[in-house]
Amino acid sequence: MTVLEKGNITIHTENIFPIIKKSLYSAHEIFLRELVSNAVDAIEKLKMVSYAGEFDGDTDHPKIVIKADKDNKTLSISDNGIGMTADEVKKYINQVAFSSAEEFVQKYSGGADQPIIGHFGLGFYSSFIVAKTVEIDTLSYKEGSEAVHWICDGSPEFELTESDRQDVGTTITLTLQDEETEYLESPRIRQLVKTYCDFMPVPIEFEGEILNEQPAIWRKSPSNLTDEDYLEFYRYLYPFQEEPLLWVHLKTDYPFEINGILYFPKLKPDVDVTKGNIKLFCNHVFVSDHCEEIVPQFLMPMRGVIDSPDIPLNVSRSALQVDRKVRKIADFIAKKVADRLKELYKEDKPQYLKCWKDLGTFVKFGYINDEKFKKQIEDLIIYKTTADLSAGDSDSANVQVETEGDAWQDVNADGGISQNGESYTTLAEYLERNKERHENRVYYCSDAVTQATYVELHKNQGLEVLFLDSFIDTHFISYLERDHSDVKFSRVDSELDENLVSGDSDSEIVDPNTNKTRSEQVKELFETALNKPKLTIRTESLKGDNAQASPPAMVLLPEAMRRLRDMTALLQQEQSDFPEEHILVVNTAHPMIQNLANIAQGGIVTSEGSPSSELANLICHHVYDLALMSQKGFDADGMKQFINRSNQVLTQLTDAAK
Ligand SMILES: Nc1ncnc2c1ncn2[C@@H]1O[C@H](COP(=O)(O)OP(=O)(O)OP(=O)(O)O)[C@@H](O)[C@H]1O
Repeated sequence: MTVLEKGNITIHTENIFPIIKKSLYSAHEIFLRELVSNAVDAIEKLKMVSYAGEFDGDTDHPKIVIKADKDNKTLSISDNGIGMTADEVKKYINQVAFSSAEEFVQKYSGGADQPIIGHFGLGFYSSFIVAKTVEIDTLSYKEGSEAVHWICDGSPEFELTESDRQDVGTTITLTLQDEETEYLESPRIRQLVKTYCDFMPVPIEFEGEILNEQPAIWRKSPSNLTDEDYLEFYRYLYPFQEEPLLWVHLKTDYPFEINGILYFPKLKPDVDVTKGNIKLFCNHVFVSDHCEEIVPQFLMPMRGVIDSPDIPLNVSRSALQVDRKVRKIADFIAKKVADRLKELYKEDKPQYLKCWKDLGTFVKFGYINDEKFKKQIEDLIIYKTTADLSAGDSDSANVQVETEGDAWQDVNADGGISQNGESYTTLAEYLERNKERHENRVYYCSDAVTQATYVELHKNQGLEVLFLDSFIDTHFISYLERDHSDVKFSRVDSELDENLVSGDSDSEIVDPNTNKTRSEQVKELFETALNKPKLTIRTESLKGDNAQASPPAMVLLPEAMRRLRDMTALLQQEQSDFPEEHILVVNTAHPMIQNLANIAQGGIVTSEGSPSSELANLICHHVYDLALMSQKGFDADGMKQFINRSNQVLTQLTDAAK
């Protein structure tokens, strides 16, 4: 064997490799990704040379072959790519590859506290992370080239000799360090190829089998892809999951290159929205499962792939977050998502509504967090409403039933979308529809169950109520108010405005015996019976055609006070307790309250009072409990008292009827 050259690799540090190894402790496995991507590059380069007419050999059967030899502890990666001449080995391997080593060490010997997103740019010398000796056997495509063999044991010394290789291409052979022999195990190799190289555009063979199968469909043009292609790809990436709601194909070359497909999955309540599920690639090569820095936070629940050579991968995560290009990429992604939502809203309202139920929260989160995104989607935010915005003829209602909810009565004159008896509207449409009745005022409900009575009351008065009942809405409303400073948002249980109470009524007539009005008597009755200094008792006569249908009493939580409490609770991450200070509105128009006043007539209820005043006392408690019940549940003690009292009331009533 003729030694062509012996020499020193030009680096200043005597033995750089232990340092590389240490600084990459957690990511030894990436060496395979680096070597296979070099092989892919070499194959692509040979194709380009062939197109240019400089090579007339076979480029139609590109292939990378991985071989493990347990006896000799060697792992080799062969390609039929461009190959290297002796000069190129000297230039690219000895100088170029190693020249940045020093810089690398300076940058990364800091260690694990600065996690590097992809450990990219390590290239060839990452093989020394796991190998004690690295050999290159290569023959260049160039006519007249001679095959060469290069060997290096991790010290800065190398040896270059002739080789008897016959085929154009390169084989890199690693003799693994004793503690790295896991990379000779078949399952480990298969797993690594699947993880990192699955979408590489060249077949990768191992043990006679091609391990990578999927074409990187995100690099194709959307016009060449069908819905089924997108869905199939999703199923491949996330097997055994529900179908995604919608997807966005990212594709641009300028001012940065980015390809990718992002899917909005159907969200599960237990989804961890802080943890990303998007796979980051760089030119087909898998880099990381974490894209937190690149994708705007409110889009974190999205899944799919982002492939961009423009994301700097060899910097720390914190540096990445402030990188201008990365910020632009994040904006681009947000805009694409907004465009997709806009398109869906315009073109396919049924699908939009279906998605909205899952995505609404995240769109609102985006509204709160990203000014630009807000501007793009503010007109697309819809709210469930008590108004019936369906066209309303019975024929189409029948059609809806028959098609199990996929038939639609589209936008009616008042705007909005309606499906299966549920209507949705935008804020602008709501304000427009109600401007004559209550200009710039929005009635909303934040919990359809506990506020059902109040919603009913509004509905009965023909007042439209919007549902703002997702967990983000408390926060979201304050942003809405900031952006619509002329609009007042009142929760249905916060106050009873003039739309709900009738002004003058019989209750205001003064009783000559007591010199008090009926409503004053009722108020006093409740105050004495309940004896709660922090509770404010108010009497109102609630409007309604049927006095019995409206509630006898309601608990109100003034908007400003309630919000303050909600906010504090949100910040402290706990449920807000039901405040002791609240208002009990007693409906003097209700027949039961009128009866109650009659029962108690003749005296203020006292503990030793007459049987009828005792009953009145019990009923006051009961009315209060019933009003409270629609706002909050009972604790054990409250429940016991409530049941005891119910039994007492019923006993007294049955006694009276005997
Ligand atoms: N399998 C191969 N076939 C032909 N040339 C190769 C092969 N592997 C490496 N080279 C040459 O060696 C050079 C250095 O490789 P190295 O992997 O260190 O850096 P790179 O591929 O240029 O960039 P990166 O650091 O991003 O991988 C390559 O640019 C290429 O010219």
